[in-house]
Amino acid sequence: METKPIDGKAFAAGLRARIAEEVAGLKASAGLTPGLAVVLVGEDPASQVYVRNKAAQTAEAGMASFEYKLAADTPEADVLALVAKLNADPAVHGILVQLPLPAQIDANKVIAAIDPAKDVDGFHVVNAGRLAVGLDALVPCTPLGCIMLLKHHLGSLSGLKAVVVGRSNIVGKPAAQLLLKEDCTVTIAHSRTRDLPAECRTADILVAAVGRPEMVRGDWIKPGATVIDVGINRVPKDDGKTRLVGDVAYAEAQGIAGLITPVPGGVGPMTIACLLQNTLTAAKRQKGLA
Ligand SMILES: NC(=O)C1=CN([C@@H]2O[C@H](COP(=O)(O)OP(=O)(O)OC[C@H]3O[C@@H](n4cnc5c(N)ncnc54)[C@H](OP(=O)(O)O)[C@@H]3O)[C@@H](O)[C@H]2O)C=CC1
Ligand SMILES: Nc1nc(=O)c2c([nH]1)NC[C@@H]1CN(c3ccc(C(=O)N[C@@H](CCC(=O)O)C(=O)O)cc3)C=[N+]21
Repeated sequence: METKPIDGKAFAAGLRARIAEEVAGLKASAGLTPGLAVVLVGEDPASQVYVRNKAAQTAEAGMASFEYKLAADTPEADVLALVAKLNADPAVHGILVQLPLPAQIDANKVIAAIDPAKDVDGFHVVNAGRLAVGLDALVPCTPLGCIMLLKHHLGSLSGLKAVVVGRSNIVGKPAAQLLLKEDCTVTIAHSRTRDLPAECRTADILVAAVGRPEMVRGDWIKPGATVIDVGINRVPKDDGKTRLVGDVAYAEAQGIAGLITPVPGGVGPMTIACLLQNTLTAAKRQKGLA
């Protein structure tokens, strides 16, 4: 069987272009410029790359971008005070606090402090709860991007068997919620799952969000299945540099999977495009335009 790659990079570029058009329209018709604030605490090099990419793509979409880089030893109270300031700022429609946070800061406290209407990560319990009960919510960007790619390539997901490996609040759990909303039959697997390969082999849609390089082997994949690889793992190369690999052994999946997202160029670019989409949605809702 021929395995086709899912081009998340191209799909994300198209989505960003549609968002830019809508932003231009909102500026002209309502004088509204959506604004996204990104807070980075500490010097984590990978996080700095994401923050830089996000800022550039936010500006390209015609949105206002506000960046806050705080020292790694910033006290929790200072981060909470910044969040309160951003909550009150009418030019800021979306707030993202980059995770993970340094050990002295309780991430749950910081997330709880964000106005749910500005929570473009969709991590606040209000948004997680709204998603769980089927109300309009700001939905976590990475799972939202996964569902967009799946619907674009498969059409209806109704009745398909989905297995999500990973149960984090950021990826696994909301991905499972969204697949359920699309009428999939959903299994959530994790580190205590018995016979993970056998569970994975039942999946028409296999979502890997584990953070273990190439853990999902070729023979864990049902022939013809659609594989969504969320993992972003940096592994050393022979020349001393590093390269990115996903949670799925991409080469082994060739000839078995029907469709698969590559790493890089799959889910990652969709995450940023969906962040811009959520910022646009949040801005419109705050202005009573959606
Ligand atoms: N592409 C993108 O835009 C994004 C990519 N990522 C990437 O996705 C991956 C997952 O991220 P995140 O959800 O935040 O990670 P977490 O570390 O929060 O969660 C990992 C999950 O994987 C499970 N797990 C760990 N080891 C195994 C194992 N051996 N077998 C089965 N399950 C296992 C854990 O199970 P348990 O709960 O039992 O411990 C946990 O539920 C990472 O590589 C991350 O970098 C993350 C966000 C965005
Ligand atoms: N509050 C918060 N929200 C997040 O959404 C969040 C976070 N914290 N912490 C870190 C993770 C990780 N994450 C990624 C986003 C984009 C790419 C991305 O653009 N990847 C590209 C390029 C990667 C590269 O080449 O460096 C790709 O996969 O093709 C990857 C990973 C968001 N996260």
